[in-house]
Amino acid sequence: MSQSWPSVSRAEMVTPQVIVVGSCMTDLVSVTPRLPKAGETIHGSKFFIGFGGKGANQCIQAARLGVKTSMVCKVGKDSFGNDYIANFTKNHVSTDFVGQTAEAATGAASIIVNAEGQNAIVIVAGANLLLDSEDLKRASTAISRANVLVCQLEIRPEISLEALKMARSSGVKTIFNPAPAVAQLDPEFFTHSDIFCCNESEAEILTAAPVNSPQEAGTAGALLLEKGCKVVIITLGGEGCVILSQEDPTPKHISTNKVKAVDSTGAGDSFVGALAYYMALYPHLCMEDMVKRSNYIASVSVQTAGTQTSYPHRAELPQGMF
Ligand SMILES: Nc1ncnc2c1ncn2[C@@H]1O[C@H](COP(=O)(O)OP(=O)(O)OP(=O)(O)O)[C@@H](O)[C@H]1O
Repeated sequence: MSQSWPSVSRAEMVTPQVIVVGSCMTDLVSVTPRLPKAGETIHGSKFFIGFGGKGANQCIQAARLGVKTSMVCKVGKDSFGNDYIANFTKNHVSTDFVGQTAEAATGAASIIVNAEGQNAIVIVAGANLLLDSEDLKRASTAISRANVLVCQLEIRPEISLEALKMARSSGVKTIFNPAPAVAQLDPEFFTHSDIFCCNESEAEILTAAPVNSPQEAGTAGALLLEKGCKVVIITLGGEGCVILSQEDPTPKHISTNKVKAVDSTGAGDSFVGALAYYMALYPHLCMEDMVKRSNYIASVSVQTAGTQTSYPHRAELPQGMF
């Protein structure tokens, strides 16, 4: 297999505090008055290319808040892959474990956003699906020394699970974001995540219970606790989120500030990235406090168009957040 790795000396490698094993996607975004129906062609008002992929989004949000981060991922040996590596560098994310392959194209996501900020997305994972156990082995020392490891489901699920197990065996805190959701999730994901963080539709798919309100999120969250999760967070868009845990199984609705949403694409990733930041650098905070602050940061992200372009930097946030 043709692939290459950046050559870095030991001295150049800085131990990351947050390490994300996950996806990189080039976002091809069309802005339209409404989402098209099946078989329909409509005119959009704007097109732009952006950086996305749940893993990279989460990593970049964490980095912008000021924590040392590293991404374990694979991109294509193509212009989108080269641009993505430059994007990580620009955002101070370590690329020590970003591989490039000629066997597949950099992952791509075609995104349609309507006037209300709702979206519809098609993903072609490409190089993301070639991230393998060897890549994890290469990053194993960094993983074992990190404070927090974050995984999602835009790479092969068995690789995410292997990363969670590697982190857990070294006492590293794990956040698992089961997105995009699959109904038949390997049950080990529930037991190997310190924090299991999903949105409403993912919670519905995983529990087969409806999630249309904070109360229903609490009910679905209880089903996720039964499956072995330690702490469950279900995000609810403008309603904030619901948290519950084995220690405190009474669901708590943590509402967020009311804002005018312009584009909610990637809000969930902003939330997860912020949570990773707080877990890595503010472990003394209680989960409720971390979640309140993560809600706030994600609510800032929905007020600007784009995915990573909407993620706030530390300097743009109230100092009380830190
Ligand atoms: N309209 C909004 N107003 C305020 N905060 C919001 C809004 N939408 C999202 N958020 C914040 O972002 C978090 C995640 O949102 P949401 O539940 O929509 O994630 P998601 O569905 O995974 O998003 P995406 O798939 O677009 O990344 C919420 O918990 C909340 O903190």
